[in-house]
Amino acid sequence: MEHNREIPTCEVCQKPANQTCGGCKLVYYCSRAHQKLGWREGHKFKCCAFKIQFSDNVGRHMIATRDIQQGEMIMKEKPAIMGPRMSSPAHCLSCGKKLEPIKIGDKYDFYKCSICCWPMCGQKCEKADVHKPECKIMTDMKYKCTIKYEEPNKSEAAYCVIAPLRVLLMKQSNPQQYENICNLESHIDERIGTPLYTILKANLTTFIIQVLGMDFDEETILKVASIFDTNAFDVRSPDGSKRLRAIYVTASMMNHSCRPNTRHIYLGDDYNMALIATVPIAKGELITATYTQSLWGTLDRRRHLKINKCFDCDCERCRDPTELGTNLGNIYCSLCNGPGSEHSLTKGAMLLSTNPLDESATWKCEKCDHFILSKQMFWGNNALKQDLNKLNKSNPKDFEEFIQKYSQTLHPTNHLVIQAKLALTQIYGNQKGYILSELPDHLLQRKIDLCHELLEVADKIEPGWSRFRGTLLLDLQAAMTIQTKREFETEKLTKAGAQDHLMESMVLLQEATNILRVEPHMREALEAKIEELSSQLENGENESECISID
Ligand SMILES: C[S@@+](CC[C@H](N)C(=O)[O-])C[C@H]1O[C@@H](n2cnc3c(N)ncnc32)[C@H](O)[C@@H]1O
Repeated sequence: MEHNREIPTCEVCQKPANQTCGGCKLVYYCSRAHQKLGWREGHKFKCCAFKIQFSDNVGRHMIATRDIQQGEMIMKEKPAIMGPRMSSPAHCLSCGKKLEPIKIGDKYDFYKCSICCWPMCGQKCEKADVHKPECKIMTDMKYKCTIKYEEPNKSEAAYCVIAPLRVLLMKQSNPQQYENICNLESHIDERIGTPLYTILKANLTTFIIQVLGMDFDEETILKVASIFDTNAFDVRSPDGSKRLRAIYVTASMMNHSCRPNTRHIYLGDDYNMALIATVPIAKGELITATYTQSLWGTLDRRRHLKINKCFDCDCERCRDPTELGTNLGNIYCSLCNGPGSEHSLTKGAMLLSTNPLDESATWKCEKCDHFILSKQMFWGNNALKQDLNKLNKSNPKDFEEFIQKYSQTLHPTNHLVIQAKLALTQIYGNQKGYILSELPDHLLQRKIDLCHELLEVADKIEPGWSRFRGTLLLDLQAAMTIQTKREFETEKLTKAGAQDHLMESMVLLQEATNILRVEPHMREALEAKIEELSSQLENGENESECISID
């Protein structure tokens, strides 16, 4: 019998070929010479930009197989599985939307799936494919969800069963994807004795084995939960109303850095992930994401990574007591900056960790012998964090007072001060009572100064085309444009001066557009802003009497 087997052909000369491109492994060549020719002739722009490698200390990781340009989309991937977070206020099991109660009879409750009683958005979501398999097995086993509305934002632990259940159901419905997920890192051995996994052992495994009668052992069930904890991305819709956890099998090969070289965005209702290079990435370099909050200090980031991702980060930023010159974790030495120190040479001296990779290391003054123990640093940090979290997010006075109150203790770029400053940039220009066109001049200037300060920090910890930089640039240019208009109208600026300022705003807006145009729903709004500012610039050039900047 004759077999029809396709023989691969060389990309360059179409003759039979048996060598593949080392990068993407998708394209064949007959010889090394043709591989080089094919690369020069254009494959370098199409070849998959990364490969997965393994090392003993960091496991699998993503490496660039060619130079990647700033802003380039490195890959796009569909989620392998999505589900609610472990414990969260009532969310729709299908679309992830946060649910509000509705009036049913004389009581308030959530809309529920008419079959299994889980809170959902409505009929469309209750019939969605994503919900059908779990709905069926729960109904077959006569299980009905008991969540009911009691108080706003009440966290429901029952959600912890859904994401693992969806993976376990895939063993039958999509065995290949089930295998792919099960091959991801879990850290189950490190997690198994923790309080969370002790609770999961009792709740999740009982639910799967006894309530649903599924044929899985405890270890597999907990391993699946653990794979979620190690690999899941926190997915949000652009307006923040929907929130889910999702596993992207290939993207989860990306290792962490506290100074990452990518950011990711979620596209459409299916939450396909696009991975974007924020800086140029050279062939051979690691492709990294951040698993934590860039604006946290090293103590908080490393602790978060240890507890949630089970590793000790020793990246360049974590190793540096000044966190790449940002001083995000640092506080002032109370002796060098105490009363009477105004003119002393040691004014401004800070306490730095004597070993940032050891959270129990002491913090010592860079100028004198004063030091504090790590636990004092933790206590202080936690107390101030609590203070900060209690502040009213729409009242700038609270944040200004916080910054003022701790100005003798915290460095102006200490992470707590920076978080307060970020909150202020979001209030000034956006919140009711503080919209940009109504901001008094001094607050407009304050907003501009805060944006500059934050941009300096952003450049060091999230360099390049990060979302953080993009949104700050957008805020800054809007404030600068209004300021120019006011200064021109009050004759503080000549027409030529105003034109120069508007040009500066335009440069910022264009960079913000380059960064943010890939974000869902941003492109059109950004292009409209550019058009508006361009016409203001043109008006300035063409009309002798005034510059219109409305
Ligand atoms: C999402 S997975 C990344 C892929 C993983 N390296 C693997 O082999 O499957 C997350 C895990 O990778 C490891 N990891 C990621 N970034 C790391 C880093 N910067 N240093 C050490 N380990 C890291 C940790 O074990 C972490 O829990």
